[in-house]
Amino acid sequence: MNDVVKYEKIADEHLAVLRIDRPEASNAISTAVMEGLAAALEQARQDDDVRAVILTGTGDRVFVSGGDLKEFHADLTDEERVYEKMSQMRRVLETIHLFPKPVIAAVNGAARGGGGEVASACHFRVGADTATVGFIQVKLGIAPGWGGGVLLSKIVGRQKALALILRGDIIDARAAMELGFFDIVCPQDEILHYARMYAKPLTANSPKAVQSLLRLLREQESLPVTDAMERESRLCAQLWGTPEHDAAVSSFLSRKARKE
Ligand SMILES: CCCC(=O)SCCNC(=O)CCNC(=O)[C@H](O)C(C)(C)COP(=O)(O)OP(=O)(O)OC[C@H]1O[C@@H](n2cnc3c(N)ncnc32)[C@H](O)[C@@H]1OP(=O)(O)O
Repeated sequence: MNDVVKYEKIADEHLAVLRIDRPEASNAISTAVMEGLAAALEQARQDDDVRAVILTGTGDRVFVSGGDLKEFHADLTDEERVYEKMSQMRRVLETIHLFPKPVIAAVNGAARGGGGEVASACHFRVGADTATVGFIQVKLGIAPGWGGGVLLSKIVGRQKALALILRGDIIDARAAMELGFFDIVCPQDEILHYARMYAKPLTANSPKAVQSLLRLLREQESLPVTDAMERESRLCAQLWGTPEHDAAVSSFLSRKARKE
């Protein structure tokens, strides 16, 4: 972490809230933000008490405005340097996509360009009713550079991703919800509250079950269907002996006795 990425732990909710904090630059992703996000994610990964992460931006107008056009245009002059810089943020998105604990984007306002890519890397998206989303890279004559176009396609399907990425339209929260990009939409001034409520069942369930299911659901995308089904049986068998499963079954079986 650093000055531009804030880390707050909400201990009694088993949550870490990561906030991109550059309101003067519409929360644009600079090199410092990339470094801050990488460090904050590592801290959340290592803290066994943290069971889910919320990623948001400071303010009520912008989630993330994309790559920092001022920094990048001053610094990046040839293809290899651009590729290296894109790859630095692509690795952050890979970390989020592969993160062992659920990551929820609280999209508090506009997501533009790489901002849409950041949201696409998260496992869930809670959108403010005032939020807008635009994969506008094409309007600037470039492509999504952080791997987020690939991830968008997994969320909304190839055809809808194709339209968003090639047309570069800016859509409102309602359209983002209809596309399946937002999981829920809520009043802007309550976005963090709703993201925390969304996280509640994720953090209340057995961390071992949640984390292994997250991994299984991700890995099964690249497996033949019968192999993926077999992995599900194996995972269930592995979780069968856990104290959480014992406790849940004992509670169910003793419910009548408790009522009497
Ligand atoms: C490299 C990977 C691919 C990419 O992400 S390319 C970047 C694509 N993104 C964009 O083109 C977004 C451009 N920004 C916007 O559309 C709007 O600023 C946005 C996010 C809707 C917010 O609108 P408003 O709330 O009206 O704010 P505003 O336009 O007056 O901006 C406030 C200050 O933020 C700055 N800003 C906005 N987006 C930025 C960016 N991407 N990089 C660097 N600085 C950025 C903007 O220049 C302004 O600062 P200043 O007042 O000029 O000092």
